[in-house]
Amino acid sequence: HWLFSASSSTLTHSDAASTHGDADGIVDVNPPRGTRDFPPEDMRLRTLLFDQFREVSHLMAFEEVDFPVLELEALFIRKAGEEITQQLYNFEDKGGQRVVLRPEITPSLARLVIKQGKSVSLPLKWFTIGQCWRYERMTRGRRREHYQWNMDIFGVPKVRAEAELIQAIVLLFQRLGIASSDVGIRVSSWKVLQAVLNMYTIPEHLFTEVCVIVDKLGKMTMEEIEKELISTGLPSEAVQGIIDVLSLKSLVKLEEVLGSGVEAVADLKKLFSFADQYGYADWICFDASVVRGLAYYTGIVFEAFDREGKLRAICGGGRYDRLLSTFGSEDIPACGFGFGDAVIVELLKEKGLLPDMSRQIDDIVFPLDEELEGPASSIASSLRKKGRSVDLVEDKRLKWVFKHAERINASRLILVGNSEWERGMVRVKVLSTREEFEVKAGELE
Ligand SMILES: CC(=O)Nc1cnc2ccccc2c1
Repeated sequence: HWLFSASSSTLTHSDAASTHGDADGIVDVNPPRGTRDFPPEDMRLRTLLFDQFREVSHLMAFEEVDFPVLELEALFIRKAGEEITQQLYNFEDKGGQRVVLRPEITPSLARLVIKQGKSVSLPLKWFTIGQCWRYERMTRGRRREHYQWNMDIFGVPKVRAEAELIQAIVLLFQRLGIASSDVGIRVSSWKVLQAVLNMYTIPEHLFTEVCVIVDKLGKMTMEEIEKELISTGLPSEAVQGIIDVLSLKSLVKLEEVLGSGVEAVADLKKLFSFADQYGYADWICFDASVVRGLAYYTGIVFEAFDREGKLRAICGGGRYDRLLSTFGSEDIPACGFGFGDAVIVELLKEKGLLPDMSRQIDDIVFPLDEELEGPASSIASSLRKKGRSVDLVEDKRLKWVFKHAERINASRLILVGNSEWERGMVRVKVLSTREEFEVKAGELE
């Protein structure tokens, strides 16, 4: 679908436009390709969603952190051919530095953990909501930016950390009114693939390449995957073995194929037993085809999906115990997830769960005559100091003011009129009960 139509709003010709506009003087009112504006109604929905992200993060005792959207390009250069590193929004700045608009959050988190080094005590539980960028050929008309909620735990080597992160995801869905009948969370482990490749004594350097291919599962058919795997030079029985294992949806069968005592199976069994304790067992299922296209995962991986299969992954994450050493630091066990702001909104629309986005203002203060604009301002100011939201309206007909009061769901209309003001009074209309009374201006609250 085309993301934004040409702007319908017409700009009046002004000399400013002629200096900034193009030939016919009108500046392009659309934001750059693949990016979005957030006019008030869209911003209310985004704020509502981000407030939920923050509340869940607080429920899980995570601390908020933030980073520049601009990062050094070197932070994201990785050898495996992941899609995310092939679409870097990169450039050279005026100082000759190779920089990027970050495509993901995790490397920045790792950079800050390393920078904080000895001064922080583990475990660290950090979250952030940040804009991420990719430079896509516009042939696909996809967005080039989105906002991502990230939650990451540093310093917990055991599966308990993944269990905590999955609870955060389930809490978020429940708070938005989404049930386990709408959404599931596929869980697997990078170690499953590792165990299969070890069964066929595949060299380690092929792992990341195989991971990137296998991540295309769901976007490509099995035979296309098979062809790509064969093209990496894997022996055909290894390719068959990978395909067979990736199609598994049962832990029991996985154990039969991989044998007992395999770490992958032990980790997953522990996670599923935690799920019972947390009470979210009906949300998760084992699915060996989950590999998440990021080469730095080293353990359990998971992604949330809509059970109708109409949408792309809603969120995803996993364990990445060896990311810090790729930046030259000693490793700290880590796991986390990213939750984008786009698919979740599509899901809410699908389920008819979009929250009510109407405005709500406490009071409208309206002077009935021009010379009462002063008193109206002092009334508005004293109400605001008492914590009431006030829309001070002027130069409008009373008819417009009543319509406006409805539009912004005002609780009260405070009319400042001559006859009342002479007696130090104002007229108050309670819009819900239509009740109307006079009150001393100084006693208004
Ligand atoms: C559905 C959607 O907007 N996806 C999206 C949009 N922009 C991105 C930018 C960077 C990385 C991933 C991204 C993913």
